Amino acid sequence: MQITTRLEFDAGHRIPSHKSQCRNLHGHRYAIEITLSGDIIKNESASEDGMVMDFSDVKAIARSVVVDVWDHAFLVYQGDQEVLSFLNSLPNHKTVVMSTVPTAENMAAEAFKLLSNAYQDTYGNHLKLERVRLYETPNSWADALGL
Ligand SMILES: Nc1nc2c(c(=O)[nH]1)N=C([C@H](O)[C@H](O)COP(=O)(O)OP(=O)(O)OP(=O)(O)O)CN2
Ligand SMILES: [Zn+2]
Repeated sequence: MQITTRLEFDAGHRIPSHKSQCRNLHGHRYAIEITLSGDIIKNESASEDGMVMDFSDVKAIARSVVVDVWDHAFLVYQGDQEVLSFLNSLPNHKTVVMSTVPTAENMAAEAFKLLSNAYQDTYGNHLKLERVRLYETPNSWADALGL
């Protein structure tokens, strides 16, 4: 069985070497969808009976590990020195330095990496992170898949 839940956040970014307008500082209303697989829990005394994992728990973990970290932050590539030094000059600015250029693909891969150990198989139901889908716009997204 697979379950998916979706969260949204706002963040700024730029793609420094982009051939067109994405090299400018701008932002998106991103959406992230998290897909987990596992067996349905069969335990009548458990709150999670009939579920793979409670959606509220899926979201709480995603918020603490990724969404609240990236929400209303500017995501900057560590090699983008001009923007990085500007952001560092702003007191108390929420800046997230990334080891890769913040494209939808790299953000999906990073979110997958951050979340892959966060979902624990506490019920022995083979819980596994299968996919992180990162929407940069409503029409464009990237999928990071487990092995
Ligand atoms: N494969 C990728 N291509 C592009 C990415 C990306 O992350 N991966 N990112 C961008 C820019 O960040 C840009 O902000 C988004 O580009 P685009 O989809 O063209 O944005 P629009 O707002 O114009 O989207 P519409 O759906 O056409 O309104 C560029 N490419
Ligand atoms: Zn963009």
